[in-house]
Amino acid sequence: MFEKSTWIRLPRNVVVGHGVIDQVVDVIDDLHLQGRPLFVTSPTPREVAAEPIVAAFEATGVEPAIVTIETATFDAVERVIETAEAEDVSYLVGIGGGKAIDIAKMASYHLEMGFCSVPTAASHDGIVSNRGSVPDGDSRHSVAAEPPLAVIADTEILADAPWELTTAGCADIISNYTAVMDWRLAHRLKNVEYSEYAAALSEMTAEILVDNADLIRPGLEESAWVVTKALMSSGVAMSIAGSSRPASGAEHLFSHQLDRIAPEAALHGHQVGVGSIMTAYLHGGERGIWRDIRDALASIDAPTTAAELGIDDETVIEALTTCHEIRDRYTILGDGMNERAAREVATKTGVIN
Ligand SMILES: NC(=O)c1ccc[n+]([C@@H]2O[C@H](COP(=O)([O-])OP(=O)(O)OC[C@H]3O[C@@H](n4cnc5c(N)ncnc54)[C@H](O)[C@@H]3O)[C@@H](O)[C@H]2O)c1
Ligand SMILES: O=P(O)(O)OC[C@@H](O)CO
Ligand SMILES: [Zn+2]
Repeated sequence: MFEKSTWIRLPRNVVVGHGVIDQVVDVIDDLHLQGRPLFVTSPTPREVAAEPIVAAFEATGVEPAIVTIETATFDAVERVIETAEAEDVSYLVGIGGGKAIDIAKMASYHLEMGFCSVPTAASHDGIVSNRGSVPDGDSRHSVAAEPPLAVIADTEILADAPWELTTAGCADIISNYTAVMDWRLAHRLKNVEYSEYAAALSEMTAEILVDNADLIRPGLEESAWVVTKALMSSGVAMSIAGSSRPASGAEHLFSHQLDRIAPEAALHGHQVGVGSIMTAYLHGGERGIWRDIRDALASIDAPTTAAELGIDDETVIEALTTCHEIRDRYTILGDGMNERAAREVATKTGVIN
C-alpha cells in the first residue's frame, strides 16, 4: 500500500516590482488578514520600508505594532512572541534582511499566526522558505518556520540597498550547486530523503542566475528583479523539499561556523560562496566545477578568497576542520577534515595563500 504524503506550503501572493511597497495594504486585504499587524524589522529596514508601511496602515485606521531586532537569536524570537501577545496582534510581517525575516517567520510559526515577507535586501534565499536559521549554542539547526502567505518585494528598495547585499544573494544561489551535490551524496550514502524536483529547481535557479550574470550590475534595478526571482525560486525548492537541503550543504556549515568563530565578519551569502568553491573542489577535485563557481562569484563581484571576506587564513582552517559538528547533516565533509586536508583544499582553490 502506498502511504506517502506531503504538504507543500507556498505563498499565495507574490508581488515583485518597482514601487510595490505601496501595495502592502492591498495585498494584506486580498489575503483577508484582519486586525492588527506586528512588524518585525531591524534598524535600517525600519527607516527604509517599515515606517512608510506603518503610515499606509495608519491611513486606513489600523495601528501596527512594531519590534526592532538587532541580532538573530532565539531570545529575539522570544521577544517578538512576547510583543505579539502583549500587543494583541493577529499576524506578523517581516521587513528587512534575512535575520528580521527569519525571526518573524519563526515567531509566527510558534504563534500559529499568518506571516508576510517584505524583503529590503536581495541578500538571502529565506524570503519565501519555510525554514528558519539562528545560532543555538555550539549548533545551528534549520528549524520549521511559517512560510509567508505573501511576499512583497519592491525592486526600487532592493536596488537602492548596498550592492554587496545583492552580490551576497547571488552567492547564496550559486552555492546551490554544492548544496545539491551534498544532498545527492547523503541520499546515496545515508538514505536521506531526497526530492528530484526540489534538487532540479535549485540547480536550475543557480544556472539561470549564472546565465544572466551580465544583467547583474550595481545601480541596475533589473538586477534586483533577476536576483529576487532566483532567491524566491530557491526558497520554493526548500519548501518543496520540506528542508533546507536543496540550498544548504557543507558550504553552509562552513559559513555557520564562521558566524560562531568570527561573528559579523562577512555576509552570509559571501561566506557560503567561498565555502562552495572549496566544497566543489572536495566533490570533483581539479577537474570538478570549483573554477566555474569561483568565476561565477567573481563575475558578480562576490568574494572568492578569505582576504576578500575579511577573514584570516587560520580562521578558514578552523572553520573547515570543525564545521561538520555544527549539525547532524551528512555532507562531503563526512566525519570531518583534518588540518592538512583543509589547508590543501583552501590553498589549491586560492581561498588562502
Ligand atoms: N531561512 C532561510 O531559509 C534562510 C536562507 C538564507 C539565509 N538565511 C539567514 O539570513 C541571514 C542572512 O541574511 P542577510 O545577509 O540579509 O543578513 P541581515 O538580515 O543581517 O542583513 C544584512 C544587513 O543589511 C541591512 N539591510 C537590509 N536591507 C537594507 C537596505 N535596504 N538598506 C541598507 N541596509 C539594509 C540589515 O539591516 C543588516 O544590517 C542569516 O542569518 C542566514 O542564516 C535564512
Ligand atoms: O538551513 P541553513 O543551513 O540555515 O540554510 C538556509 C539557507 O541559508 C539556505 O540558503
Ligand atoms: Zn544561505
